[in-house]
Amino acid sequence: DYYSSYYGAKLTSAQVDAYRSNGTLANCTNVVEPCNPNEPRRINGTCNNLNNPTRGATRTPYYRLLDASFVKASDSVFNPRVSACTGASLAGARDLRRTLLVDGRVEDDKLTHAVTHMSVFFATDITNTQDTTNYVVWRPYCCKPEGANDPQCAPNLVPADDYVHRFTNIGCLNMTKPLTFQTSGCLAQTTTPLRIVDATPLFDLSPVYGNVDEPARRTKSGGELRIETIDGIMFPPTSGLNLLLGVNFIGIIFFWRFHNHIAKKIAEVNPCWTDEQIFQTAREINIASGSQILYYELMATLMGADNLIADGVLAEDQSTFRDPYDPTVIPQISLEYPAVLRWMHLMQDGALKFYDSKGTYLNNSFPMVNLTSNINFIKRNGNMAYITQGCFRQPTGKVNDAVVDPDLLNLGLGGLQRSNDILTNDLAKNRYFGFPPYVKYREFCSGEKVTSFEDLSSIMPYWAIDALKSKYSCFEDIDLLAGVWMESIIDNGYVPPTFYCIVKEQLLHNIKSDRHWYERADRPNAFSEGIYTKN
Ligand code: HEM
Repeated sequence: DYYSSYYGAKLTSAQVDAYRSNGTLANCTNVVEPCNPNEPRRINGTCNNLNNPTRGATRTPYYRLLDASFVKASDSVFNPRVSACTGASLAGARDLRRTLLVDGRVEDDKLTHAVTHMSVFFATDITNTQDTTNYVVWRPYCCKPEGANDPQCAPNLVPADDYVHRFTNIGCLNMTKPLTFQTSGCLAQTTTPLRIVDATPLFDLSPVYGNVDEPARRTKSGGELRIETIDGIMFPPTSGLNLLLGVNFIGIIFFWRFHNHIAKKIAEVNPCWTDEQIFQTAREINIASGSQILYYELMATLMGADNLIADGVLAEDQSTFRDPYDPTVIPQISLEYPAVLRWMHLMQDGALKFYDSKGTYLNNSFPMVNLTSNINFIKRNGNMAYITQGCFRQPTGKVNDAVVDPDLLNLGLGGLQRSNDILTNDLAKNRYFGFPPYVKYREFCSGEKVTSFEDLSSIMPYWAIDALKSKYSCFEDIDLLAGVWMESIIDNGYVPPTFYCIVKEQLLHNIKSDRHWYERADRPNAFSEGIYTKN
């Protein structure tokens, strides 16, 4: 059956024909096989919510925590906010970024690269790269004259006195606006732009299993995933598969191999099981392990286990099941969630350092940013083993100091674009998503109204407030991400308070909206109590 990907409703054959004849069938509809309440979690995410079968699939809408804020230049043109007090355009994204964050490498004294490796992996579970492909591949010309005629172009201008680019001839950084239901022809251009989720919006290890069914990932025997072996080391095969192996490679390789490890163990004790039975069970255990690592290890470290227990995200006692499922909560990602996750770019070290098994740094490293296009180097010369050591030995970049790795600020896409400032894009994109000002999110998170710049002194230092004041005419103008960048980190954790608040909302939303959530006893293929408590 065909469903509208935006509205989620089942379509009549006349409606399907109308989509087909205007060429939007693939973009604007989801095809859903009839749901069986007892079947396991589908790879394409459909039928998670039995009343709303498409929700949980790709090409479905984000939801907004707060209503959109755009300036309507005409019926169909939605521009970014302008200053609430002067009516002028806000300072350019690169100008703001270079004022608020500076280039440099400072190491953290507690967190290791495992944190950034796993975080980026779980980020790509719920987002994907279409918006980046748009300016790298489809519209590489936004800084050229032809870009002026393309309404999708939104390049970032570099100030003439830029600390880096005054020494280059680069005055413009290529970028495009987010792809939306409107740009895909699914909704009228007169409606408020809304981005499309291009991944399944639940934590289901989709970087490993795909966002749609891809039988080519499987061996078709013993429930295993295909692998290629190079010098005795197993890797996911990258040729012939629609597998986006990039900066998220550690997570993909880890969970890919873990799937096959689990499958082998299952086959040992269940010699009569079919390939399908073993595959589905191994996938189920792998996803549960991933969710456990994401919630109880990664997020517990970053956000503070006690904080998350108090907010109901983590169970205090995992010795029994819990059932947070609520079918009225729809499987969806908030538009704000991946936007504030980008704050973690502040924590990313640009050098991937190689260590031996004794912990000695081998004086060799690889630029992380080059992994956006090609990860072949990890397959050679035993590099994977050195990087695996680095995963738990190399410190991340320090946060809370406004210092960001120079590669992320100037070479974000490796060789794919001559210069790319990931954090400038982060800020610029947050304007094109139409987020209301930062102080509205402060009110949403704390329940208290912000009435001046000085009110922010309880969550950020004075130098940070001064930096914001130097670029924003009034406190109502501050962009969401600019405010989050400047906040001090919370007690018992490593993240700023507004990051905590928005990420916590999403973590709660996912456990409530996911019928297949692993902590539930009452779901298809639920774990037995014995297996569950062994986690
Ligand atoms: C060196 C490592 C990294 C590189 C090279 C990198 C690169 C990028 C690039 C090029 C973008 C797209 C920017 C744009 O909008 O034009 C992006 C977005 C993003 N990155 Fe990273 N990143 C890295 C590390 C991380 C880490 C550690 C996280 C942790 C959560 C992360 C989370 C995200 C998220 C959530 C987005 C937004 C995705 C979306 O909204 O579709 N990244 N990154």
